[in-house]
Amino acid sequence: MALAVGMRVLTRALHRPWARGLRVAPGRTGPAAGGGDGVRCFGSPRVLVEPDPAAGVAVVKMRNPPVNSFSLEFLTELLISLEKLENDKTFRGIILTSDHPGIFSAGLDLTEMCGRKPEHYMEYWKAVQEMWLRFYLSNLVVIAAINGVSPAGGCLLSLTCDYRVLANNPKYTIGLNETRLGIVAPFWFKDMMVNTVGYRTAERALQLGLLFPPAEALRVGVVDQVVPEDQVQSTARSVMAQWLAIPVCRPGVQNQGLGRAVLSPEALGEAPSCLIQPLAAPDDPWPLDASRQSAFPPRGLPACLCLQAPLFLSLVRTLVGFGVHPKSKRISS
Ligand SMILES: CCCCCCCCCCCCC/C=C/C(=O)SCCNC(=O)CCNC(=O)[C@H](O)C(C)(C)COP(=O)(O)OP(=O)(O)OC[C@H]1O[C@@H](n2cnc3c(N)ncnc32)[C@H](O)[C@@H]1OP(=O)(O)O
Repeated sequence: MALAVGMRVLTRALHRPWARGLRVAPGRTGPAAGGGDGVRCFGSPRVLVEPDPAAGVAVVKMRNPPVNSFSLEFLTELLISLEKLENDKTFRGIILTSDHPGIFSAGLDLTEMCGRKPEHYMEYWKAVQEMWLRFYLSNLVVIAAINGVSPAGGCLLSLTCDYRVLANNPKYTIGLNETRLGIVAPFWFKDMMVNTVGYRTAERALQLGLLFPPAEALRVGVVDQVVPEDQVQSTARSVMAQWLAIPVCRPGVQNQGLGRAVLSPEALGEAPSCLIQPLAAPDDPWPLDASRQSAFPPRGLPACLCLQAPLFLSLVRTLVGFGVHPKSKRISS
């Protein structure tokens, strides 16, 4: 289904590039009421934040209808919400979920990736990378409460989280299905999957563009827990409590020898090499091209330019078909 929809969206976007923008997510525009205990929700048209200051937790709900695809506007709003919460000492953790049960996120907005000017691609790609890095490196504990289908970029976003709780609904599949759309996942998508499920499982999953239903997702380790649909939020909450009981916030980010342990948000501005090195284990069996190892660090470059350097590498790798694995480059539906 993802293949059919992906192709349909791409074809449409190519033929009706002007139509984009007419279908912008309506969302609710004012501050939402409620939020529990009289605390006001805040956010933006496409991102709803339900704070629970007493618990130090905020529930971040994606609401970019119809499918929570990562449009540029949505990514921007998501990042602003994240930054706001990070800068507020009240919060130590966020639960990331969808405001539209059934669809966690359809991933990258396919209409952003065709029929546009090159500058737009640059801007868009930079926003995608920033989303990935900011969530992955956040000083907040991030738990994904996955209440819907989560292909490609949707899966990537959940992989940036510390823990993934998936609703037990056979329709709620998750995985990096890019090859089924005829595209190749960038190496940093692949690295996230390798880090999560291991090399062989990731290799097969990416080559075949597998979307795992819940039981399978749990078995291979793409998610950490599968629970009945009506318990996703409560489970995420109890997992969060477990994490927040640890005095060191987001312990995985601290010095425990994990990939992201070597990174800090501050490092992004000064040591751009971090952008591409942290996910590559020393024994990374995936062949890295020389540029990935040696073209960095371009010290002194502003962070925005550094974010674009991996873009070029990714795109070149994608376009020539070496982004995932040589064998996978011709796999399609
Ligand atoms: C030089 C620079 C070049 C830059 C470009 C480089 C190219 C290389 C890029 C490499 C990128 C690699 C990384 C890619 C990551 C991605 O995330 S790609 C996106 C992958 N996503 C999918 O495969 C999901 C596709 N969608 C679906 O499977 C289904 O829509 C769904 C999510 C399961 C929901 O199904 P359902 O509820 O039945 O709704 P639908 O009717 O199918 O869809 C509703 C409307 O939403 C539109 N839509 C769906 N997905 C997307 C999407 N990803 N982007 C944009 N729009 C999407 C769909 O067309 C429907 O629209 P309408 O018909 O207008 O209502």
